[in-house]
Amino acid sequence: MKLRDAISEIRKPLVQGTLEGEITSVTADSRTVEEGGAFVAVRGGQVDGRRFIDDAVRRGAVAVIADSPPETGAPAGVTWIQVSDTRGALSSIAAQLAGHPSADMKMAGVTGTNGKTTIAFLIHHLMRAAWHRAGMIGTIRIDDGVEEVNASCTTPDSPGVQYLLARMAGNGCRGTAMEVSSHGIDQKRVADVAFDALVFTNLTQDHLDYHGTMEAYAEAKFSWFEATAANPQGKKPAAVINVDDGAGAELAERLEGKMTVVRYGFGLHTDIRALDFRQSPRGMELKLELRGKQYLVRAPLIGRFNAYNIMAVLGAVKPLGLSFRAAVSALADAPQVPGRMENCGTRDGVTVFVDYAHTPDALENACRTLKELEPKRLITVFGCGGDRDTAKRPLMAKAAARHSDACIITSDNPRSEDPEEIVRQIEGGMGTARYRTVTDRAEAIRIAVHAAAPGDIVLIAGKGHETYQQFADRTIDFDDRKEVKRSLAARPDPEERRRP
Ligand SMILES: CC(=O)N[C@H]1[C@@H](OP(=O)(O)OP(=O)(O)OC[C@H]2O[C@@H](n3ccc(=O)[nH]c3=O)[C@H](O)[C@@H]2O)O[C@H](CO)[C@@H](O)[C@@H]1O[C@H](C)C(=O)N[C@@H](C)C(=O)N[C@H](CCC(=O)O)C(=O)O
Ligand SMILES: Nc1ncnc2c1ncn2[C@@H]1O[C@H](COP(=O)(O)OP(=O)(O)OP(=O)(O)O)[C@@H](O)[C@H]1O
Ligand SMILES: N[C@H](CCC[C@H](N)C(=O)O)C(=O)O
Ligand SMILES: [Mg+2]
Repeated sequence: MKLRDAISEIRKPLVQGTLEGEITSVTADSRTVEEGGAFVAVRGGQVDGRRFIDDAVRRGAVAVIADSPPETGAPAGVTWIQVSDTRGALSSIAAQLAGHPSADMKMAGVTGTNGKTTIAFLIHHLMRAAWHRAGMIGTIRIDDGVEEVNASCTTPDSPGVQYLLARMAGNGCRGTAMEVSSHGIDQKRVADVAFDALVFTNLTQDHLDYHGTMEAYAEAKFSWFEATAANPQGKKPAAVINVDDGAGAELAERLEGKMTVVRYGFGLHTDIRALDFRQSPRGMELKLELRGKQYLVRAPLIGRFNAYNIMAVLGAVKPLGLSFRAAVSALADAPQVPGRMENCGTRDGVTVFVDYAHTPDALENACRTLKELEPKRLITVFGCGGDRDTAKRPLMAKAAARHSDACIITSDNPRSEDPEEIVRQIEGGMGTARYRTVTDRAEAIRIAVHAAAPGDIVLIAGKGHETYQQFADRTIDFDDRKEVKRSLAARPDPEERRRP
């Protein structure tokens, strides 16, 4: 594509050099520059991307986009484009190169502290049931309509998103369900994706390491909706919002009159309202009211929070052009979302669940949900990730302590931090609760599963679907679900345990 066309949607670029040349790709990572590509120098949180301009040019970049002029003139043969917003320019060029693939697909985006993966999986399931082919981008995996691959982040960078959407459109996907993280919004990874349904699940504590305050975290989430209301990119999008959540209620109010708002929750003043919720170990029954009509939804998911997730999914159905009745019936055979309240087996009257709860609110919800199944005791094994929000550590402890009969504090992904120190910070929130610390996660799981008695439930929280554990110096293969199965299988025979 001509460079002139690639930058045509960028406001007031200052150009040194020709715009008549062609570019074939765009990236903000010098290590992935291709011959004939454009390099956008982003000032990141760690390093200033302008440091890599020479490297990018050596690798064949023919255009450089930066927020400052070249220090000593543009490199020979390279067009230098100065813009005020580099991440915005990256997104815009990527979308132009990809041919704005989201324009011709039904796009669902999901943001919020918890529930994004679950909702994206469920919407993807409904889209596939209706259209056969649909895409998904999220924490666990990416589905381009033909092939599924493991994901390495929740929301890829803008060239990644646009490239994936183009591949999905090329594969015949009529729609895509994607998770939109607060980092993704803040870094404009989805700035040029035209959404039809924008879901807001909830806002509770997480990521304060990145956003600083809850207010800034909320504003990051809100800005995606406000930007869409101001520029709907040729669509008539709807915001689907949990108004039982304080931030959700505020967002719905702010958007009033600016875009279509679908409110959901258990309270009054909702468009989709839950009237009754029942659950068994196998799933839930949810009675809903929508435009004066009542519906009974059955789904193989447990937890009141999943009732919220189901309302979010059903709120997105109309803006996505799906049938409400077909959606209700497809939810009955919704897939198990990997590592989300995943029942990993029962032996000897002991049932073990693996759940990705890694925030105070999620851990509280997970524990409460399992308590509602009325076990003799709930034994919770959890830790907290390193290099992430440290303020949530004692709060996760409080949540686990309040709702469990016994806890084992262990490691999550310590990353560059000392696992023992993370455990100590968690202990700070345990109060007078019964707990022990076992830093080795496999050992912690084994001890919990073996200490449990018939009728007990064990919850292994925090890592869900993850198949690795990250330490400062290495990443090892690690899967909570496999560890649970191994520990269950090795559970001492009840007869043997009874012998003196
Ligand atoms: C905190 C965060 O979001 N960081 C992201 C951000 O990094 P940054 O702004 O600090 O970038 P930087 O490392 O300072 O580098 C600046 C620029 O120099 C470039 N560079 C760097 C080195 C080099 O040799 N050449 C080069 O060109 C980089 O590509 C970048 O464009 O921009 C980078 C490039 O796009 C991302 O890779 C990086 O994600 C890191 C890996 C990360 O861990 N992100 C996590 C926190 C994240 O985004 N998580 C959310 C999910 C959260 C949730 O759902 O709970 C997600 O959506 O995945
Ligand atoms: N609507 C909800 N409200 C509160 N907690 C929830 C909700 N949905 C799921 N959870 C809890 O949060 C955990 C993570 O859920 P899920 O993976 O769907 O969220 P996510 O927003 O994608 O998380 P992440 O940002 O880490 O990718 C679940 O394992 C469950 O414990
Ligand atoms: N998307 C989340 C995942 C956390 C998962 C947990 N296992 C951890 O490592 O903290 C994050 O990057 O903060
Ligand atoms: Mg997710």
